[in-house]
Amino acid sequence: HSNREMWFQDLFPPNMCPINAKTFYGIMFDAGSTGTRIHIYTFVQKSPEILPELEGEIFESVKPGLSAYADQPEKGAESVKRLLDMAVDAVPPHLWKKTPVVLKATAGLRLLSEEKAQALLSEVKEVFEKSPFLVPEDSVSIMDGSYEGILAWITVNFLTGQLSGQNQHTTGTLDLGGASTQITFLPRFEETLKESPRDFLTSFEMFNSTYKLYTHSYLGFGLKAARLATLGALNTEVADGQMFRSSCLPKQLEAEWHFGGVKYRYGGNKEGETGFKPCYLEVLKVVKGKLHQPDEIRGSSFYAFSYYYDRAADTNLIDYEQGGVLEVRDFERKAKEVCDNMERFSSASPFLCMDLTYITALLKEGFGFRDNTLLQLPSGLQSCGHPHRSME
Ligand SMILES: Nc1nc2c(ncn2[C@@H]2O[C@H](COP(=O)(O)OP(=O)(O)O)[C@@H](O)[C@H]2O)c(=O)[nH]1
Ligand SMILES: [Ca+2]
Repeated sequence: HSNREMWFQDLFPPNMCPINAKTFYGIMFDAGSTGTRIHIYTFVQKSPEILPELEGEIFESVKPGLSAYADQPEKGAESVKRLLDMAVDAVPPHLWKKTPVVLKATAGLRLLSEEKAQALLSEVKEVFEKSPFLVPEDSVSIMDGSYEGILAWITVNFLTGQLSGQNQHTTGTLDLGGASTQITFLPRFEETLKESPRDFLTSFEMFNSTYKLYTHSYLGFGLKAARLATLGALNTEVADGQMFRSSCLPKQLEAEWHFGGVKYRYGGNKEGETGFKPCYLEVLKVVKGKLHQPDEIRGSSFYAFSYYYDRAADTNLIDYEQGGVLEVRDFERKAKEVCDNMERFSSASPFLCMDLTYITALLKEGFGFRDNTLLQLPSGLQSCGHPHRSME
């Protein structure tokens, strides 16, 4: 063995090709309410005393999310298995047993009943057990909402280099998912810490600094869940054939929609009003007085991604690839344009007016942002699907 190393070393000076560099892998699933994503990370540790570096990532996603299989848990697990089979091809066999596989589910499963969520999670765990990978004890679980907000905040502030060095200036994050929405920021004023609900404040250690963050995940306030809430269909027993109507939808629309394993029939207001004004009143019922409004953020610039990004890109408020910066009022202006000219937007999703109006109400009446508050929509955080229109 050693003479092989010697031979190898003659070809490359030791520092150029560290023989003892260790390559290892990690498999992470993000089980979101609208889709399941796999990230297969490759790490290289050049020598035992330095931190491993991320060298590569394979990413793939499937729709719908696990919660769509609420009544067929084994089929839900099957969608995870199809993704996991990719990892079998990507990771060298001799490393399989040392490659941990983890799945964290978010609000899609939080909205399901305990037993349906558990049934899905245990089917997924079985798929993991049958795979050649290392399955840690708590490898399949529902992620706590606070953790979800903090992870996004760390990710964005780390990627934008705001966590290194002394400049402790950080930027708040807004994540609009399908079933929940998160708001996270580092309070600057003592007043905020005093007037915020206890469970909105979480402190943690990182890079030998202590961060006391304000974070909350509002369950049922994700974009898709908010559609149901606006229609009056969230958390209600849906009578068979029941029609849900809204002035946010095209007048002539009659359609049906499946979310969380339930079928909903919905349509426009044939007789009643249609357009931004009546629509805004409807979505206000969903957000008015329901969210905590920390005073210090009214004018602060935040990062916004997931559906904030998707809808801004879909309506050319920002460039799909480059991302961009916009003001809260830009969403309102676009919502008015779409809602008051629905026939012009017939090729888009029938929910476009409702989605943009909800985003406007969520930002202004929900969180209390001003019209001229700046939102940064960073590229790279856009919808993690392929560069397709995410207009479903
Ligand atoms: N860029 C990016 N977009 C994502 C990612 N995860 C989810 N999204 C987008 O966020 C939106 C819905 O979020 P999802 O995670 O399914 O809902 P949640 O379970 O309520 O967080 C969809 O437009 C997704 O494409 C991600 O890792 N990166
Ligand atoms: Ca998510």
